[in-house]
Amino acid sequence: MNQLQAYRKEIDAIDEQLIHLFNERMDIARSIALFKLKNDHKILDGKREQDIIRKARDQSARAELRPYQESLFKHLVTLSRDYQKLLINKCK
Ligand SMILES: C=C(O[C@@H]1C=C(C(=O)O)C=C[C@H]1O)C(=O)O
Repeated sequence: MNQLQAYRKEIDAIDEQLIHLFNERMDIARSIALFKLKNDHKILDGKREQDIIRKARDQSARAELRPYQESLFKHLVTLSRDYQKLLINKCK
């Protein structure tokens, strides 16, 4: 195995963990969607999203990664909100 293949193997292992964690996060988002539907709450909680995005940005150990981390979490909360909307629309 050459060096490139070895690095890619490491990335593949990390991606597997990310996919697992993403699935877990989306499962919890689904539970939250059902709670919101039952309790007549809005899907979007802008303050909570801003807190998550700020925390993700500020917790970066390396300053150069902060904008990427911020972008990743912005995307993540948008995906989870979109998924919640889909589930709630299906239940209506
Ligand atoms: C999951 C929730 O729903 C939405 C999605 C969020 C997320 O993915 O973290 C956060 C806030 C909400 O806009 C929630 O209210 O906690």
